[in-house]
Amino acid sequence: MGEPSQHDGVTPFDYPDFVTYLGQSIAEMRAAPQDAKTWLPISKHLTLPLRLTGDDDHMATLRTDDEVRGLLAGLTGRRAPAFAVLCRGPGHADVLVGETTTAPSTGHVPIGPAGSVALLPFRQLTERGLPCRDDGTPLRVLVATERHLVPRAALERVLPAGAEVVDARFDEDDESYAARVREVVTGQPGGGVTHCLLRRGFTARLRRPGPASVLALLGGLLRGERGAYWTFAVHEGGSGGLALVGAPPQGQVRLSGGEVVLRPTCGTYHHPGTGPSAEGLVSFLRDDKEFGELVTTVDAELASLCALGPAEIRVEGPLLLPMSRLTHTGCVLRATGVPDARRVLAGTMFAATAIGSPLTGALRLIAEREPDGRGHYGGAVALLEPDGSLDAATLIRTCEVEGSGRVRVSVGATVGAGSSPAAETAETRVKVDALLAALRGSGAAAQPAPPPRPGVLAADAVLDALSARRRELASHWTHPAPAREDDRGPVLVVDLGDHGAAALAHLVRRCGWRPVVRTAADVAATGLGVPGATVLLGPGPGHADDPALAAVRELVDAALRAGREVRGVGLGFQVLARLLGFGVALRRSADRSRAVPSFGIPDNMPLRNAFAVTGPAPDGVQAHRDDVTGEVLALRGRTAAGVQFRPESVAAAGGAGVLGALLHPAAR
Ligand SMILES: C=C(O[C@@H]1C=C(C(=O)O)C=C[C@H]1O)C(=O)O
Ligand SMILES: NC(=O)CC[C@H](N)C(=O)O
Repeated sequence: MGEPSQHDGVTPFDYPDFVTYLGQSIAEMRAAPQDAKTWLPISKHLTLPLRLTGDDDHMATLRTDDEVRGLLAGLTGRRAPAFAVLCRGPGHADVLVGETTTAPSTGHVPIGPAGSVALLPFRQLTERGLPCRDDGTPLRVLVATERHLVPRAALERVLPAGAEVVDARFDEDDESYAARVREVVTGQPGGGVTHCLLRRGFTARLRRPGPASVLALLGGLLRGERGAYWTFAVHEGGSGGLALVGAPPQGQVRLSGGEVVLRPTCGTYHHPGTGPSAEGLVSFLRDDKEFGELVTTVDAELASLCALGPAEIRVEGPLLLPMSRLTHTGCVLRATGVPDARRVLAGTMFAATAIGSPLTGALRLIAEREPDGRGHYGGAVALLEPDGSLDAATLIRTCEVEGSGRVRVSVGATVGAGSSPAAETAETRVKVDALLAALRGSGAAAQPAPPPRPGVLAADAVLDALSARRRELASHWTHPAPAREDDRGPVLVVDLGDHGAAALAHLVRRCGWRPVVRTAADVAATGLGVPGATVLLGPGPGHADDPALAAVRELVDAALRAGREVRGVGLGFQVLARLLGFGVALRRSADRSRAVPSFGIPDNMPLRNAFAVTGPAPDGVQAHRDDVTGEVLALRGRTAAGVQFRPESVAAAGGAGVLGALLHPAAR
């Protein structure tokens, strides 16, 4: 059984696949701890330290192939216990055995003496009060009483490489999925959803149902897929039990040693038949549509993380995540000061890459445009340890195998304003093909694709393109300054929806102010309390004239008349502008703001608004406009000021400076 949290992989480059960490700068690599046990030569100039923590001490339980064979025979025999095989690093796999139960909510997940594995279905989002179709999929928990560490190499030798999967087909043809994508692309503006992920269902059948085939599918994935955060199988036990088998690229959340780590991923490069090329990777990294998907995904996950109230947060990346046939991009978000595993798990439901942004709007679109519930797709599989630590993977690139042998796979591609329905449809096909080829193993016509050659991933041009993207990210997240000691005063941050204020409030604190976050409903009920506080209206979904915001508008109007300092960002900026006498209309074009030098606002701020502030500036208010569309990007009045873009965004390089200046009364 051993100490569960001591062997959780490779640090500091703790992805299963070391090449992932080519996203680090060479200086950062050199600065890695000196006690590294293994050094991996990547190229002439570059050696990566790979520190395998405690592997030797904890490989203990099983060593020989025969011992592993014996263990697996016990899982597939008559007794058919509930089990999980989790490969979370290159060295070993955790095998947990026990019984399956269900839990009413994330807060009630029981933790077994040897840990628990929870399967969180997508409908669990209802716990956060978010709109999603409740298809009744239960929250299953494998409560483990027995645990083994098994060398991954032994599993690969002992398990069959794949199982026979037949009658494989998409639930709907390419044209029909492409038509749904097109509807989302063209129907978006009024809805204000920048990205949305539409599920596409796929079904197949396992020729020989049962736990032995489930393990054979895992064997296929272990050999045929690579670069996954986890490669895993979980079986609920019994002859008719449900199993999940997958190789998801995204780490949902990890909590260990007081640190929370999220690994949002998005953006997809399909490798050509000959494997990824340096030119292909460079054009993928330079593709603004793909990068835009990544940054909105990171922003959404930062918002969830900030809502947990951590002390410190740091963003690393972007990184390349090369898999067998696809390479994705991702970032790593690290936070300290959030100790409770169940709270962390509940608060980070679920990966933005499987939903879209803003969250509530994207979820509404999903409920409207997807014909049925999602089952586990977009949910998470989580390992909860008796010592309070947690590790979880996002349930994508995963198949659900029913006791009858029916196999369900779900995939999706991120749909945004620039999406081509044909390309997104092709992307869903490639994702399923890669999974299926691996699940079927060598029996299928499709052979594993050639591995990415380290020389390609470490090519100067690729590293340069990664560095260029890294420089576009806001330093207030990538290199946060030490927390300021000074207290410049209270700021009442009003959350106008979608938990959008949490990340903004985090940045307000970094700027030396004392944020107090209240929802629009709180404010409507209790007023703009907090004596002496500057009011900062935050971002949010929807239109500034939304009747739901009537009470907030009235209170802010009165506050302005009384000479109180009011600021606005995103939707909050639009609300403020309306009160001052501007108009608000659907936005015309342009993705990024153009220079607004007189406000000290850097160029290229990310605009993600569907609406724009328009019309002539009322008396006593200065308006700063986009020089092409004339739309208002920033304003300043007597005691009011605001900006359209969101200074807290990971894409807002210089955003902290803008927010600091915005909050300061003297800067008006
Ligand atoms: C949601 C899925 O994949 C996610 C979406 C991606 C994209 O749209 O580029 C890339 C990787 C994943 O984070 C899926 O495979 O179903
Ligand atoms: N960034 C935001 O807060 C978006 C504001 C508003 N919902 C819009 O779509 O324009």
